[in-house]
Amino acid sequence: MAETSDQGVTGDPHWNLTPLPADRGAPDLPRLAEALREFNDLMTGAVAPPDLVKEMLRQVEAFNSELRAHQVPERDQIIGRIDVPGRAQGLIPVVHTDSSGPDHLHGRVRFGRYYLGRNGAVYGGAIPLLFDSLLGRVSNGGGRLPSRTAYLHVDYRSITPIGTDLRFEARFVREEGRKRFIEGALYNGDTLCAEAEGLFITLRPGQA
Ligand SMILES: CCCCCCCCCCCCCCCC(=O)SCCNC(=O)CCNC(=O)[C@H](O)C(C)(C)COP(=O)(O)OP(=O)(O)OC[C@H]1O[C@@H](n2cnc3c(N)ncnc32)[C@H](O)[C@@H]1OP(=O)(O)O
Repeated sequence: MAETSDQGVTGDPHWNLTPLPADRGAPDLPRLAEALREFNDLMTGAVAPPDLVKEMLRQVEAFNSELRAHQVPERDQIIGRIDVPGRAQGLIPVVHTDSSGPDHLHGRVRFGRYYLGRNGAVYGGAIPLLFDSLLGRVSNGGGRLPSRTAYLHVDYRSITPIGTDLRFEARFVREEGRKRFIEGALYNGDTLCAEAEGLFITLRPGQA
């Protein structure tokens, strides 16, 4: 799997991706997603004056109105695709890959203010979201057939801070028939914040 920090994954035939159209705004979508992520962080942390809130509401409603006219079927959707830098989405924080191979993925991630639960800690529900994405990438990497999460077990070992570069590791542990066991861990420096084990099941031909 050829991969760089947030450039998107390419070169794995099992993703079976159609080429990205050049004329669909794709070059600017990753930057737009970055701006939206920053918007979410700033908005979460702000007490904005009423006039600013009113103006933001006006502009967002205007964008929504335009976007309603450009809705496409899932097969044509660009946002969230694995080959688009940062997936051009704002759900999961951008992951920076330091090392990847058929059986592992190591890198860094930072949760912004948007993910704040309380007292500087990341909301607990955001951590399985990250692990599902990381473990799913390992499961579906290395030329393996597509799989789907059957379970995801997460242990919270210590507070995961927002606004801090965290280190993650994910590794392929073993395979039993269609079952793949993948593990992951998230660290703040030397402190283990959370660890996860996931079971991924290889999809049968035709299984969507
Ligand atoms: C805008 C945002 C963009 C984001 C952009 C991110 C892009 C980044 C992409 C990276 C990649 C992400 C990857 C994420 C992947 C998902 O998140 S997938 C979505 C969440 N998962 C689901 O919806 C799965 C729902 N469940 C199912 O579809 C089916 O239950 C499954 C998992 C396919 C299994 O069903 P099945 O094929 O009929 O298989 P089945 O015979 O039941 O089980 C096979 C074996 O597994 C065992 N098994 C099955 N389930 C379990 C279980 N829960 N516990 C224990 N054993 C089990 C069975 O006992 C059986 O064992 P054996 O008898 O063979 O020993």
